[in-house]
Amino acid sequence: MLAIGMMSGTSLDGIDVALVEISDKKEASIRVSLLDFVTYPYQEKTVARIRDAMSLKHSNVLLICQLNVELGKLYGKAAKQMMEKHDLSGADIAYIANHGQTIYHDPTSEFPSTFQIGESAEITEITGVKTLSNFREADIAAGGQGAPIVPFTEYQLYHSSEKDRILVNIGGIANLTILARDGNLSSIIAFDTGPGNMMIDAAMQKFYQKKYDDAGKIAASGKVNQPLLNELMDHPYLSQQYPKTTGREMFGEEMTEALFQAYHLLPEDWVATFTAFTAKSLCQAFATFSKQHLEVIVAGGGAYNKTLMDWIRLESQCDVLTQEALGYSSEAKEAIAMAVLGKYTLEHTANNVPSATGARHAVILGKITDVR
Ligand SMILES: Nc1ncnc2c1ncn2[C@@H]1O[C@H](COP(=O)(O)OP(=O)(O)OP(=O)(O)O)[C@@H](O)[C@H]1O
Ligand SMILES: CC(=O)N[C@H]1[C@@H]2OC[C@@H](O2)[C@@H](O)[C@@H]1O[C@H](C)C(=O)O
Repeated sequence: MLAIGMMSGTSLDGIDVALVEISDKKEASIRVSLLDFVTYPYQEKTVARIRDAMSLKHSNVLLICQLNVELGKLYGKAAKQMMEKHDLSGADIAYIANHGQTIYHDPTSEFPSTFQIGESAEITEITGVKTLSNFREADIAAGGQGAPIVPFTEYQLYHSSEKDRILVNIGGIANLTILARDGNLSSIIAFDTGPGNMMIDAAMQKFYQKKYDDAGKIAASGKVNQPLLNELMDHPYLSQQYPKTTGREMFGEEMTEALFQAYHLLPEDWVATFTAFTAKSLCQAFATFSKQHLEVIVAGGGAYNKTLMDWIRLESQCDVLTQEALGYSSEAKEAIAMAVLGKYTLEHTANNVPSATGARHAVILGKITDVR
């Protein structure tokens, strides 16, 4: 069957849309092939509204109320464009699985919560396709952090009985999933390691008015500021035990702005130091894991940052591949994962990983907005 998976992550770059063919019977292992992938960038004004909605200082309930519908319409249009590109109608697509935009992630407070917006009813109205959404709430209700949710799909698609695999995603935030070759779904270790591109992008925006450090060229031209890197590596999040997940609330504008006030560095040195922080915090998270039989596979936009990848190789002393080396796509991975999660939701099959999220038990993630 054909399905569409959509991801709009913490980097706020846009809407990733994957058109996939997915095995339609319950089988021992799910098969999925990517037919097409497009990123529809958010316009500047949309990014500004999402940033405001996320900010405890600037957010307000009217903004969130409207943005939920505004994003729902954008997601609907993005899916529809993909369908039109392939001459597909609503009846040709089994379902759309949409992550939505995380507006706030607060998994450890008195009322653990996480909030993804982008109204599903709008998506279904525009496309005529059943939409699956809200993939995090059931796990939160079961005492988990509601993240990470991708490890379930990584186990289905990447588990190997010959190699230990560490799957890394470097988006706005960086996360990893450890798939031991003798492990199973319930022994998965997965957590966010800290910032991915988020702080690098903030420095690029501030000093170069660019969205990101293309291929890591600026980082390569800068010098890592050791005192700042030491301070960053002392961040309490890094020494927390998993389950742990984080977001823009911790490593976003508030943190980078405070650093820009406190330190005076050359622009390229900011970019180099934040790049080193991402590499070092990521590698520290698996430093004690045995390197024999180990394969580290990186996905997310950060895989295209050559300097970051070089520094991860240097710091970890591991074989570090990208999804492309396995014949997959670094940028499409999370959107494909949404489609895979959606398949299990439709089949009423539990699809969280309690060992990763901290949930008390397995649950079926997601809600369904159906067509007539
Ligand atoms: N050519 C490139 N060179 C360097 N960095 C790049 C390049 N292309 C993309 N990136 C980085 O990747 C980011 C987007 O990554 P991605 O789409 O994986 O993030 P996301 O899905 O929004 O985040 P998350 O996975 O944390 O939710 C950009 O913001 C940019 O920093
Ligand atoms: C709450 C939230 O949106 N978390 C995202 C974010 O982006 C990366 C990292 O932080 C990860 O925990 C998660 O996304 C992926 C898709 C996940 O849940 O597996």
